[in-house]
This record gives sequence, structure tokens and C-alpha cells, in this order.
Amino acid sequence: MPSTTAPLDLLLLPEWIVPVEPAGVVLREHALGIRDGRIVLIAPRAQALALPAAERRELPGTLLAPGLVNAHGHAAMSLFRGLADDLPLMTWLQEHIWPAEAKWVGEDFVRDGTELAIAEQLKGGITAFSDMYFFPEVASEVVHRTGVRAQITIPVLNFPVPGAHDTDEALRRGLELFADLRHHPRIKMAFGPHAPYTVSDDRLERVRVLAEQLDAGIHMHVHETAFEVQQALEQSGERPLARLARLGLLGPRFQAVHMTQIDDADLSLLVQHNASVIHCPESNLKLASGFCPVERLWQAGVNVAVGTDGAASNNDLDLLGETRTAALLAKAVAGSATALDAHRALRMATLNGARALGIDEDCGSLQLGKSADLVAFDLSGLAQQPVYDPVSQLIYACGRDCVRHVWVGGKALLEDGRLSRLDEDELRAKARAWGQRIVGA
Ligand SMILES: CSC[C@H]1O[C@@H](n2cnc3c(O)ncnc32)[C@H](O)[C@@H]1O
Ligand SMILES: [Zn+2]
Repeated sequence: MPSTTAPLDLLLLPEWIVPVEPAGVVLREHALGIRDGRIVLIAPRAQALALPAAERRELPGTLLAPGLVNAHGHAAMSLFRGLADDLPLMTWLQEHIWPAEAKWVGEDFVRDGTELAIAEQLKGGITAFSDMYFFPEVASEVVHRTGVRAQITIPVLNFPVPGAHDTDEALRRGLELFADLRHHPRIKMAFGPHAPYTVSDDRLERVRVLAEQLDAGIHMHVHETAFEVQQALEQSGERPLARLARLGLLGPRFQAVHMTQIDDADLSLLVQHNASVIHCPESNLKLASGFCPVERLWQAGVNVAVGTDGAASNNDLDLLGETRTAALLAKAVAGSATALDAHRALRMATLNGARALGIDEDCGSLQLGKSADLVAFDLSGLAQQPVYDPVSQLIYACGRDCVRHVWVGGKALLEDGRLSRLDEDELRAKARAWGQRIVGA
């Protein structure tokens, strides 16, 4: 337990604090204190100002919230942003993205692409993200170095992938990484079988056994399109989610990404196994994949988180914008304007994401003892006036330009909109050089 007497390292004095848990609360005239990277105080301003603190930071006009959690993405695909637009999923994947990955994805690509993605995400208020890509050892090194928090997944597919000739090699290397990072304070390893249509039963069974042994998450694209479900029914007579349930993969650690197709039996399986759904509305819209019935899931008690997917299908890593899209789309899909209100939308983008990734003991809400993973949004701009409900303003009237400061584990990674550990000019130059190589080839 944090000491109650030692001086605070940092006392933040924003206009509003939105802890997310308890739900619906907005604190005014309050302060948040940090010691040793953890939240140790949330108290009325006057009371907090009486306490000793190494640094006090007035944040007038800002809303302090938990850092956003991007629960699904392919970080290094930031270097493929805009490479193949306006195509349906399977054409996009099979005719454009997989050939490009076979040609370009190596350690340097993953290092540079992941750095670019982390920079973009921090500038958008994201303090934790899930990464489902290749060379996880390279991605995790970048996460370690840049100070952000992440779930890194081990790729599992039926065919060779960049960085692994086969599943044996991918799992062997992945397990080494699990062991190396077992006690890392900010990196959590998980398994990333790509999708039901690219991973065989025997491979899925190996993933299940290993995930059980290691108490690790399983992160997978599932029911992304109606075509995926239809094809599985034609080939085997079984829906993909039902197959995963039969193979024993579903459980509280299972993270089903997309789920645009949900019948009553699918919903029962998700509820029964306490699995999470990760909703990626903009990728689903752009690839015309379908609509995830978020309100129906929420009302049934399913944990729904939100993700951007990769920058090649979105085309940005803007979780605040994604959450706004999710809130608007949920109303259209449910046929009800009360679906996914602003407070629940923020919860989906923070605590639900942390819960899906199994890191909610550490982050996702502003509660005593949790890591100080925070974002300060500036609501003083003209486009945010007047402020009746700061959470409504955040979800419906703010863009990434409102993100002022970001802390992870109490360390400032974005200060006044500037990255403290990454050089933007260098990132821009590297990204442009990759773009020139890729289009010039
Ligand atoms: C080890 S998984 C990485 C693999 O997934 C591909 N990918 C990116 N976005 C999607 C998507 O929306 N559906 C299915 N597959 C996707 C990515 O290009 C990598 O090959
Ligand atoms: Zn994806």
C-alpha cells in the first residue's frame, strides 16, 4: 500500500476529474496526487493543497481522465496507411496487404512502424494498446523504450509469417518472450491466432493449452464479416464462434475482435463464457464488414471495448474519434438515441478496454492504488463551449487536438502536446522514406 505521509511526487489540479469508476461521476474542485507512479490521492482541492508535494500542476480548463485503451490494432501497419483503400476485407487482405507484408515486413519495418503508431496514439490520449502483428520481440522492445503500456500478441496462422517459418517457430519464440517479459510492469503477452479461417483446430488447441498454462489472453478476429460466417457454415455446418467454444477457447481471457455477426446462440456463448468483444467501428465501416450490435451486447452484460484496428483499414489510430463513431453508430444500429451515452462510451474506451486485456487491476480508471495512466483534455477551446457536461463534450465535441498531457505510470510522455521520448521529425522522415521505398518498388 502507498504511504499516506510521504510527500506526493506530483499533484494535478484540473477543472474536472472523471474517474470512470464509480460510473457517471464528475468531480469538480478536486485534485489527484501521484507517488511512485501510482494514484495515491483523489481529494477536494483545498484539502490536497495542504499536503506536501514535490510538484503542483494547475490545469485550468482541463478534464483529467484515465488514459484511453486501444484494445485492437496492428501497430506497424501505420506504414501501410492509405496503401489499399476502398476495398472489401478479403480483396484488401489477400490481394494487397498480405503481398505487401510478405515483401516489406521485417524487423526494421516493425520497429519504425510501431514507433510511429505509439507516437500517434500518445498524441491522441492513448496510454495502452493491444498489438497483433509480427516480430513481437521488436514491438515489445519499442513499447519498453517509449514508456507506454501494451498487450503484445504472438501471431499464429496456418502459413509462414514474417519472422516465423511456421507455428512451431512462432510459438517457441513467443514463449521465450513470455518468459522474458513475465514481470514487466507495462507489457502483457497474449496469444494472437489471426482468425477462424486462417487457424486450424490443432493449432487452436495448442493455443488453448498454452493460454491456460500461462493464464494469458487470446486475441482473435472473429465474425468480422457475414462472408466469414457463411463460408464456415458451408464448409463445416458450424459457426466460427461455436467452433471456438467447442475447442475450449472461450472464457474471460478471450478477446473477440469485430463480432459484426451475432445470433442468439453467439450472444449466449459470449455471456456464458464471460468473453470480451472488441468493437472496431471505423474499420468495419470502411471495409463494409458489418455492424457490431454494441447496445445489445452491453445490455446482455458482455464487456465491450473499442479498437481502431490497423492504420491500413481505418486509416488513423484515433481512439477518441473511434469512440465517437461507436457512440453514434450504436444509436443507429439499436434504433435508439439512448444507446451508448457519452459516459458509457468513455467507459468502453478506458475501463472496458483494460478489462478485455486483463490489465484493469492496474489501469482503466482513476482509483487509489492504480497506475497513474492519465490524460488531460483541454476543453477551453471555442469548439467546446459552453460546457454543460464535460464528458458529453469530450465524446461529442473534442478531437485529438484537445489532448494536452499524457502520463503513464506517472511519467509524462506528452507535455503540452509534445512527445517527451520520441522525436517527431525523425519519425516523419523515417515514415516518408518507407513510403517512398514501398511506392517506388
Ligand atoms: C497476426 S495477425 C496480423 C495479420 O492480420 C492482418 N489484418 C489486419 N487487419 C485485419 C482485419 O481487419 N481482419 C483480418 N486480418 C487483418 C494483418 O494484415 C496481418 O496479416
Ligand atoms: Zn485487425
